[in-house]
Amino acid sequence: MSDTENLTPVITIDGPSGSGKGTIARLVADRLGFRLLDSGALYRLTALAALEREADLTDEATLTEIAAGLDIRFELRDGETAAVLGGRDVSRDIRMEEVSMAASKVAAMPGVRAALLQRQRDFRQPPGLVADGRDMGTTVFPDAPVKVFLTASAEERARRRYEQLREKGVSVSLRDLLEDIRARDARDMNRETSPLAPAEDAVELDSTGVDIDDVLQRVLQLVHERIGGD
Ligand SMILES: Nc1ncnc2c1ncn2[C@@H]1O[C@H](COP(=O)(O)OP(=O)(O)O)[C@@H](O)[C@H]1O
Ligand SMILES: Nc1ccn([C@H]2C[C@H](O)[C@@H](COP(=O)(O)OP(=O)(O)O)O2)c(=O)n1
Repeated sequence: MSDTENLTPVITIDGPSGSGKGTIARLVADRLGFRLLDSGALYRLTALAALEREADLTDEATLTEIAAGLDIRFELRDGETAAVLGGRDVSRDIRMEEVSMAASKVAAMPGVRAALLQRQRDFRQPPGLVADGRDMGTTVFPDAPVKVFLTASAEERARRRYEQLREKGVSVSLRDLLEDIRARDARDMNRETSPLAPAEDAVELDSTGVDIDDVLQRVLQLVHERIGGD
């Protein structure tokens, strides 16, 4: 790790699906003028590339090769970060439920995780980074000065996902979503490599019944205490 990297602050936000990581990470990054790493998008892009190639989702060697060779860029388009795979904007495709399920399978493979590690660390550039995912505070940026572990009950997370998909015009059943969330939680928490778990020095925030602005204020307060500034 270079000296610049050591001096560049990272705020990690880990937690289960629907806990609000992506929303809070974006707001914190905007407020501080920091870069943003949506690490889940990398697993989703690997899953999408694998599905499009009709690869065997249990074949770790092939999936590792796909992860290592991904041609991806994140671009700012109309104020939103677009995920670009092989020149194609796949921002919508990677949010599909089929890709979500495949991503959590692909993410359980140590080879895939190793292939994506350096790509994630490369996002650490001045003035700072906000990184959201499952293992940002434990494996990818263990020296981050601010680590948040965001949770919410499975029922509330399924409801949030339901509303989010409904707004996008996608029709799904709340029951199916709750089942999917539970299946994904179990897979993310029980895998051997970098399971979803709070880092020892993470601050746990339960966002059940807490609105987005209140969660944001708590995280900003933590940033203020740990690294100064806003
Ligand atoms: N504290 C909160 N209260 C209510 N809704 C929230 C809260 N945090 C996030 N949401 C909403 O829940 C949905 C999922 O949030 P998101 O940031 O995508 O979660 P994650 O990245 O953890 O999967 C979004 O529609 C978001 O607006
Ligand atoms: N750092 C990360 C980020 C995501 N993952 C896995 C876990 C999830 O099943 C998928 C997709 O993650 P993503 O954060 O986009 O998913 P949610 O928005 O929380 O539903 O990737 C991971 O294993 N490690």
